[in-house]
Amino acid sequence: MSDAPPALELDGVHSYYGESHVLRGVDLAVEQGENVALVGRNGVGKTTTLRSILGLTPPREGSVRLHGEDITGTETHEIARRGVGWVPEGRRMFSHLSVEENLRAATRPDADVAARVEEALDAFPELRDHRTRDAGDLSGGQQQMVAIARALVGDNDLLLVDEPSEGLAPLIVEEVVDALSSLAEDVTLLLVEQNFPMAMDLTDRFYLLDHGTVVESGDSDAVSQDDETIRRYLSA
Ligand SMILES: Nc1ncnc2c1ncn2[C@@H]1O[C@H](COP(=O)(O)OP(=O)(O)OP(=O)(O)O)[C@@H](O)[C@H]1O
Repeated sequence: MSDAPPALELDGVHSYYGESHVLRGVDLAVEQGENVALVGRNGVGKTTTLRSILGLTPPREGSVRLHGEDITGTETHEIARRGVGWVPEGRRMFSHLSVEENLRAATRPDADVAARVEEALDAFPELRDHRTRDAGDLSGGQQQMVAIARALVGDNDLLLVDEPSEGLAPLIVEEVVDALSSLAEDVTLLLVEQNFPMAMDLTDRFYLLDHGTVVESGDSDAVSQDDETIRRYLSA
């Protein structure tokens, strides 16, 4: 085991929207190379946790550290520059640009753009056949792959992925899971996901959030949806 600090560490994070106190002391850590799920029912603060890491909803209390360095209060573009990629909920992308143009637009200024795009297309062979099509014309699953490939092409080593299965048919979810699991071997992943079995399948460890705090955590392969605590916090 190395003594390297965690890739990501949240310590007592409190975040608000105006007066609304949403995160109430979130503590979590993701080691370098680890894949971690953040689960919990609707509205408990999963997306807000990702927004707090990215500086989009800066924490009012507590700290966020990236590879041991305090990034609390740092501008979002600077956090992105340090290798944190975001795959937002709803797969935001340029729907009137082609798949390839979407990927090119996500590369870093100093990158070998053509090489990065080819690498991303290698990771998602299905997209290769559609590289010149408008992203908005693709299926939901393919659009999710474009969204993930955009984070990958930016040469990020920590990916924050928000609800990749949302709104996708079960068969398509399987395709996205396959794509994410091969990707997960090479990057550090923090995955927000409502689909509990999928989240456990893709990750090493999980954190369960309720009302803005972590109420349970553990190994993903040692927990089932029937676990009493999981049921209590996941059922509506
Ligand atoms: N921009 C905003 N302004 C005010 N309140 C917000 C805003 N975004 C989210 N909230 C509220 O903050 C709380 C946490 O939302 P968040 O999106 O983090 O939850 P979540 O666990 O990701 O759930 P979901 O899966 O529904 O997105 C909810 O009560 C939500 O209504």
